[in-house]
Amino acid sequence: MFRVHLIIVSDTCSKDPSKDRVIPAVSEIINLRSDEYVLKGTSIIPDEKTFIQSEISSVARDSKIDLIITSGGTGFGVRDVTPEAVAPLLDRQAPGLVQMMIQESLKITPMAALSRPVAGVMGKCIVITLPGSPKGACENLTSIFPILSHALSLACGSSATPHGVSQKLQNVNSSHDVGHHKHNHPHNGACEHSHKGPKFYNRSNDLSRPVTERARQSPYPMISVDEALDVINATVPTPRVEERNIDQTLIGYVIAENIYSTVNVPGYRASIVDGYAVGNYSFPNTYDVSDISHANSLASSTRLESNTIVRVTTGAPVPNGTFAVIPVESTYVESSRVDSNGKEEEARVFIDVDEIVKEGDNIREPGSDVEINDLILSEGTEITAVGGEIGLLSSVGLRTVNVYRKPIIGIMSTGDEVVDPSSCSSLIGGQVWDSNRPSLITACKGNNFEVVDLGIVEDVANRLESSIRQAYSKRGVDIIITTGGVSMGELDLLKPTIERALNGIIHFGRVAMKPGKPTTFGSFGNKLIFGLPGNPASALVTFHLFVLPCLRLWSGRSKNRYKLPTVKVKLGEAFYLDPRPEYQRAKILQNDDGCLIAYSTGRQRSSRVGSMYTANGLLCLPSSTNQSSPILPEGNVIEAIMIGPL
Ligand SMILES: Nc1nc2c(c(=O)[nH]1)N[C@H]1C(S)=C(S)[C@@H](COP(=O)(O)OP(=O)(O)OC[C@H]3O[C@@H](n4cnc5c(N)ncnc54)[C@H](O)[C@@H]3O)O[C@H]1N2
Ligand code: MOO
Ligand SMILES: [Mg+2]
Repeated sequence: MFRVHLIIVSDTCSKDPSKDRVIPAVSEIINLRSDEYVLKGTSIIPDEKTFIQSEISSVARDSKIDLIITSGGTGFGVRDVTPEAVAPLLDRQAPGLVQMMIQESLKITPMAALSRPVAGVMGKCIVITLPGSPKGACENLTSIFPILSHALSLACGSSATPHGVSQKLQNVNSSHDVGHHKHNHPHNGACEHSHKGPKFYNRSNDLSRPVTERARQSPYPMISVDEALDVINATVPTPRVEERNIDQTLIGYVIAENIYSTVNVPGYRASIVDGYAVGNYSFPNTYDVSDISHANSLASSTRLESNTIVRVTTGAPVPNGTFAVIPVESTYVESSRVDSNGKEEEARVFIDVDEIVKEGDNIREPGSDVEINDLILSEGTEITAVGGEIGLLSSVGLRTVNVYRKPIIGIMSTGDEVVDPSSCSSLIGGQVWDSNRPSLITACKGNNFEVVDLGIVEDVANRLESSIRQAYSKRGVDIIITTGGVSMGELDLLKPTIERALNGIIHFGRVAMKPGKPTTFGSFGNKLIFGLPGNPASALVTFHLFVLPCLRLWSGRSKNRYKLPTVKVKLGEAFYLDPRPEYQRAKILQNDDGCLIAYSTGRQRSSRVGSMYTANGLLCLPSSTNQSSPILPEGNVIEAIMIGPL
C-alpha cells in the first residue's frame, strides 16, 4: 500500500481551512484506489518557500510516506513559489510525469499551459505538485495514475513492486526477503547507497568485498512471469518514429501514422475480364468490333460507337459509354478482316448471352478497390511477410512511410569458459563452445531485428562494465542481451555491474519459472539490458518469453499485441509437474481433425539446448503446488505459447 500525504499550499486556506476544497476532492479519488493508496495525512501551509520546504522535509522524514502531493502555488502569480521550493529538494527530476500531467490538462483547457508543475524523487518518496484548483488537481493526478504505482515501486527501491504489492509477491516468493531492503542483512550488500551518481539502492554483491561476505540468499524478490511482463511493459521506452522505404526491408515494422490514399484504385473504369465492352444492347446478337483496349493501354479511353463493341483485356480501361463487359467465353467470331498491319482481326462477333446483362457487369468503377481519402493502413499495423500491407501501400503509389523505429540489439555471451570455435579448435578443462550467442542472434534476426554481435566477455568485472558501456555508446545498441553470470556464483558479475559500476536499475532479478529462474532485467535511462541465464535452453526460453515481447513492444506493437500468440493444445503424452511453473519445450502438431496436439521435445534439463530443437511451442505447465496430482495426464488441454510455425 502506498502512503500518501497531501499538502495544500495556499495563503487563503492556511488562514481559513474551511475554504479548502482540494482535500475532499483528492481524498475521493485516492479512496477510489484504496487497494493501492492510502491518504495518511494532510497539511495546509501558506505560499512561502521555507514553509513548503520544511513541511515536505518533515513529512518525508517522519511519517514513512511514499508519495507527497502538493496542491497550489504552481501558477504565474507572484506568490506562486511551489516549484521553486520543491525543485531543490528533488534528488532526481521526473519530467515525464510533468509532461503527462500537462499533456492531459491541455486537452481540457489551454490554461494548463500556465501551470508550472515539477515532480521527482526525493529519497524514497515521489513528490508531485498539482495545481490549486480541485478540478485541475484531480485531473493532473488522474493523468499519472496509470504509471504512478510503478514509479513509486521503483522509487522506493523495491524494484517492480510497491510496498503493498510486495504482499502479492510474497505468495510466489521463497522464504527470504521481498520488496523492501532489510537492514538486518549486513553482509548481503542490500540497502547501500551507491557512492557515485544518483542514489540507487544497490542490492547486488559488493565485488570489492571477499567472497566470504557475499549474499547467500538472492536479495531479489522472486516475481511471477506475468509480473515480470508487466514490469517490462511499464519500462519499455516509447518508440521513435522514422521514415522508411516501402520494400521487403519493412517486414516487422509497425506503421506509426494513419495512411490515407491520395488516389483512386483503379483510377479509371476497368474491365474485370477479357472480353467485349458492350452498350445497353439486346442479346444474343452479332456486333461489329470497332476497337481494341489492352490493359497496358496508354490511350485515354475512347467512346463506344453505337451498336459496336470493343475488345478489352482484364484491367484495361473500357470506352466511355460502356454498359458492361461480356467475357470472351460467351462469344464467337462471326467474320474476320485484315487490318492495316496485314493481321487477321475480328470483324463481327456473336454475343451468345441469354440472361439479362446488368449495368456495370464485369467493370471495376474508379476507386472501387481503394477510394481517394480512404484510410488504408492505420497506426499500429504491422508489416508482415504475407505481403498484403506492402502491396496495399504500393498500390496507391507510396514510396516511403513513417514507422516506429526498431531497437538495435547487442548480443553478448559472458563466461571465462565460453569459447568461440573461430578462435580455438578444441576445448580443454571446463571450456564449452558458445551456443548462446549464435542461437540468440538467429532468433533475433529471424524475428527481423538488427543485431550487433558483442562477442564473448570474460568474467572480469571491469571488462563486463566497459563492454556494456561501449555497446551503448560506440556501437549504437539500444538493448543488450547477455547470457551467463546472473545467478549466485562468485563469478556471476552481471547484477553488481549493472547496479554498482553502471548505476543502472535492476527491475527484476528472479522469476518463478523453470527454466530461467535468474532472468534479470535492467535499464540505464532509455537503454535496456536483459541478463539471461547461461544455461542454453534457459537462455532461449527466456528470450521468447520476455525479450521478444519487449522488442515487439519497443517496435510499436500495442499493449495487447506484444506477447507471442498462445493456443490451446491437447497433451499427446503425460507431463510431470515441477514446483516452479514450467515452460516445457514442445512440438505442436495439427492432427487429422485439425486439433493441436503437443509432445515434449525430450529431456528438459536447462543445459540441454537440444530441448529447443524441433520445438515450436512452450507448454505452460502449472506449478505442482496445489495440484491434486503431480502428473498432468495425456489428453488434458492446456495453454501453449507459439514460438515457431506449426
Ligand atoms: N546456488 C545456486 N546456483 C544456481 C542457481 C541458484 O538459484 N542457486 N540457479 C541455477 C539456475 S536455475 C541457472 S539457470 C543457472 C544460471 O547460471 P548463470 O546465468 O549464472 O550462468 P553461468 O553460471 O555463467 O553458466 C551456467 C551454465 O551455462 C553454461 N553457459 C554459459 N554461457 C554459455 C554459452 N554462451 N554457451 C553455452 N553454454 C553456456 C555455463 O558453462 C554453465 O554450464 O545457475 C544455476 N545455479
Ligand atoms: O532456472 Mo535455470 O534456467 O533452470 O535452470
Ligand atoms: Mg552462474
